[in-house]
Amino acid sequence: MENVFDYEDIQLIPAKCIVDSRSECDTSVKFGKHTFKLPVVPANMQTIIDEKIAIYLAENGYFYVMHRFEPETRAAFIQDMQKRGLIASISVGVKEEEYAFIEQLAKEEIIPDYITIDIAHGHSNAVIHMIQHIKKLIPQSFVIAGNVGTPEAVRELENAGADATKVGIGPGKVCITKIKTGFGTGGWQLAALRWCAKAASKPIIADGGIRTHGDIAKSIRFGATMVMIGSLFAGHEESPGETIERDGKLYKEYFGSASEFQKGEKKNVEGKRMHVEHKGSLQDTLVEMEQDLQSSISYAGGNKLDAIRNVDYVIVKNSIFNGDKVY
Ligand SMILES: NC(=O)C1=CN([C@@H]2O[C@H](COP(=O)(O)OP(=O)(O)OC[C@H]3O[C@@H](n4cnc5c(N)ncnc54)[C@H](OP(=O)(O)O)[C@@H]3O)[C@@H](O)[C@H]2O)C=CC1
Ligand SMILES: Nc1nc2c(ncn2[C@@H]2O[C@H](COP(=O)(O)O)[C@@H](O)[C@H]2O)c(=O)[nH]1
Repeated sequence: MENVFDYEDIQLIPAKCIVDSRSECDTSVKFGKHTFKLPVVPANMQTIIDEKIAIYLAENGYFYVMHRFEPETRAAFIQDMQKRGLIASISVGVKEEEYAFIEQLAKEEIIPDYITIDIAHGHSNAVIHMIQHIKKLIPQSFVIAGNVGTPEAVRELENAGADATKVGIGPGKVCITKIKTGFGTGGWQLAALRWCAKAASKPIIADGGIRTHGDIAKSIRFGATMVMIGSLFAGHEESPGETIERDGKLYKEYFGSASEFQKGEKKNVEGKRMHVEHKGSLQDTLVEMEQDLQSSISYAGGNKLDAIRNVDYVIVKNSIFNGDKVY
């Protein structure tokens, strides 16, 4: 493949400003039947989201996807969110018990607004069959399927009935898939996103590898409708997971969904655990993300998110940080 690049290799080129203040720029995005404040969703991982954060995000107009690692709580979670008048957005896997879970939801008329099929290698019959199963029994739910890294996969999942696909195999901060298997989009996630977006006829979620807020704008430029983020959302006051103190500084844990910590056993491990610096409140990060994205829109010469989709760019191989640390 030609022109392989990643986030740090790209700079977007400014266009003439049309706003008097960045506050005029609108970062909202329509995804499915709903419009959200930001084109950003915290990763559906156990150290990133829990029920309390899901409620906070939904109440404040942000998209969320609940993880699938406490499977027995999901039906009650959907009901609780809907009782509050909030969007219900859950994850499922592809094992046999997940088929039964979808049947239970259909039978009891518990209908989530969004269902994310969340497995490592989403270009598979297992995912295609699960999409078809959900669409047959609860066609009202918006189905996100993944993860994939090729245009063929995007087309196949869309043809099976997926309403959106999620792109990213191996670019995650706690991912070791690239090291353990030799496969994935790690190191060229942005180019893979562009490749997939060209083939897509439905929205794409770019998943993994976001290290700065500018990477959100770059994802939008290269075809994402939504951007899924783990590490930048890890370590907040509200984040689930252990807090530790080291040399007088606070850190919180962030572990992969395919790590030994998540699985409880050392089998097919493709994720690791790390500790990230304590970051303060989630709300502050969301506000900063919104402000930075408003600024991106202004540099794109518009006042809406779509302005970013058409800007020119240059490839500046591995050089934009000039050896500086990101922060
Ligand atoms: N985005 C990414 O790069 C990655 C994300 N993850 C995350 O980790 C979590 C666990 O993922 P996953 O292990 O798929 O979920 P599960 O453990 O639920 O596995 C789903 C099913 O797919 C099978 N399976 C898993 N990997 C492969 C593969 N490479 N080829 C064929 N079959 C496979 C499993 O069987 P069996 O285990 O017996 O093979 C199982 O039947 C998810 O949340 C996922 O998003 C994991 C790795 C990469
Ligand atoms: N290969 C693995 N990927 C994983 C695992 N757990 C989660 N993930 C993926 O990472 C992103 C988040 O990436 P980040 O760079 O923003 O931190 C997440 O949404 C998953 O797709 C794992 O154990 N192995």
